[in-house]
Amino acid sequence: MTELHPTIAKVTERIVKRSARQRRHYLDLIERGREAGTNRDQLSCGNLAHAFAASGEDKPVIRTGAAMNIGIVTAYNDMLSAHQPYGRYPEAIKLAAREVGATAQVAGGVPAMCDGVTQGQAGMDLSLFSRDTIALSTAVSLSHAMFEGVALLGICDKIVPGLLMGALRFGHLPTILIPAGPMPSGLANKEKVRIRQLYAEGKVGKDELLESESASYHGAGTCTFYGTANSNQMMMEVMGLHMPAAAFVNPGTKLRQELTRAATHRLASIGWNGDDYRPLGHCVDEKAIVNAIIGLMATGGSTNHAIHLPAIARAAGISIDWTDFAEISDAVPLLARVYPNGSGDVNHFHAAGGMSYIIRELLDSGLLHRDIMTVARGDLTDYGKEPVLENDALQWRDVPASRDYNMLRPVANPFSADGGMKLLAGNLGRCVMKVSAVDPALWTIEAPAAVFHDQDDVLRAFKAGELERDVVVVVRFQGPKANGMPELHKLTPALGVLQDRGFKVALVTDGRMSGASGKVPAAIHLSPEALGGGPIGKLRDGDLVRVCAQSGTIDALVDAATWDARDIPAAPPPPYDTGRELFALFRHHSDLAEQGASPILAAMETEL
Ligand SMILES: O=C(O)[C@H](O)[C@@H](O)[C@H](O)[C@H](O)COP(=O)(O)O
Ligand code: SF4
Repeated sequence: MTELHPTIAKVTERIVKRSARQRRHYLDLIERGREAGTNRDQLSCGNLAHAFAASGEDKPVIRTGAAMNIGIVTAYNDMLSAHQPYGRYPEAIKLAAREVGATAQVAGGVPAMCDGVTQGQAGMDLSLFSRDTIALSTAVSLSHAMFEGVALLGICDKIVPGLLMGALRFGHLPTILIPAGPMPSGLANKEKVRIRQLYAEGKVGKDELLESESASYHGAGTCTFYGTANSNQMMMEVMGLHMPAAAFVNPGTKLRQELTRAATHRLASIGWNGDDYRPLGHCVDEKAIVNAIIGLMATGGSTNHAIHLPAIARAAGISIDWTDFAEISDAVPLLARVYPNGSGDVNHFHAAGGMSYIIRELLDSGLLHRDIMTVARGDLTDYGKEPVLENDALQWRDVPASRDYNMLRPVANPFSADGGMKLLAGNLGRCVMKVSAVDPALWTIEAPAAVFHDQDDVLRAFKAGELERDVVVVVRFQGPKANGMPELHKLTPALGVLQDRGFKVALVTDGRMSGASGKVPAAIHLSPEALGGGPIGKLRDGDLVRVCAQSGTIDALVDAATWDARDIPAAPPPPYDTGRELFALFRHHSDLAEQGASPILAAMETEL
């Protein structure tokens, strides 16, 4: 067995030590939950009758309380192409549960926002906090205390983090995430972006742009770029919370159907009364969280997880920070190039060997914790194999080599020696920059700042030709306390045009970018944010700003006396439409991006 890489061991040990008190608090919660929360004796006859009144043919079994009743928490809606297939999952899960003498009921639904629908719109200001709303909705669903197991139906950006944050508070229950898979490949992502840049330059019209977008996003399933949604799927694999390698099998296929059936059967056999009890709160431990960070680095995953993973970890009593991310990034090689880090999409990635290949390669090199509690039969070894149907029966087989060296490489010959997620720090604060999709010649940008308080003003300046130069575009008052920390992905085509024209361009913001953003160097999640006094608020047009991913620094090159004498300008008024005013509570209580930007966890921990 290969020795664990010393950096992985060191960072894991540091996280265990840092988390000891709150993790002990959390594990005590699980123990209490197991004693009190894993049977329905505590419910009154009235409670029980209400719960199984409409359960139809399952009523006799539910009434006895003798078998596992699975609580389904579903994020189904028709807005997310990724979640549209979930409409029929509850029936399939109920059928599969009956096959093994168990039952299933929909415990509740959670809202799910499609960032693709809200990108560049007012709704995007609700995106990050929809994660905590999902966590609260998951808790409401599971608070019915009728369940001995949980099936979570969610895939996209904030939905998996929110479902996990909520379900972890019921961590005494065995829990499986059941994915639905990516849509088949449509128009290539690079071609989609080419048309977008032509539109940004006024060279094609809206009809051609809509035609191109519709050819890319054309059916049911997750979008095929490697953004936050597909990074979620990757993380669930390296944390062992899916059936092995279930992530990237397309919807509507027999293999997908069999994986959903197998997940339900598996859930019924890891319950509290069996000899293979696998509660969620024991599956999600420090090693599983470190595995998720490793997976992000090995595959060039979404920067959004520099915010979501700290929140998921805190919900399990575990504390991680961006220094952990940066040290792991330095030790873990980049093994996959999936758009925006390459030209192929997640379907090509899966066909090349996908997560099975990645996990086996990392395990064989001592770059993943093998000994974690997964939902499968064994440890993480099971996840280094890929699912196939042989005579209609579900099997898992080895993936000995990459089937496409342009997409997937071994640890012995990676695309780059490190994972490409850099921590930058300096007199502007702390932030992250993903460089796996950025030309190394552009990892250091030193240029005059152009300062904005709104991404639409950036686009107006671009269209007016005011940015045709080397420039550090600064967009501030975009943090969680200011306006909910939207993604500023709408800037990507315009900044890409400036870069293609040969200008040295970088973005600096206390906001976020999409996991699908790529080639322009972007120093994001800058903390502390402008609202409340973060130094990004001191920047003025023309200040020289230096962003350097090589040295891990981000500085305003302004003399100290001038800098210290500056004040922070007044913040724009808080958002007030599209329901954004309802989230003022969340903005007021959110904590730092590096801690997860979570109003609900910040409030919860003050009571510990
Ligand atoms: O973090 C992410 O992965 C993004 O939020 C993604 O989910 C979002 O939908 C993008 O906006 C899609 O990309 P386009 O907007 O380029 O279609
Ligand atoms: S990947 Fe993004 S755009 Fe695609 S369905 Fe999910 S949230 Fe929407």
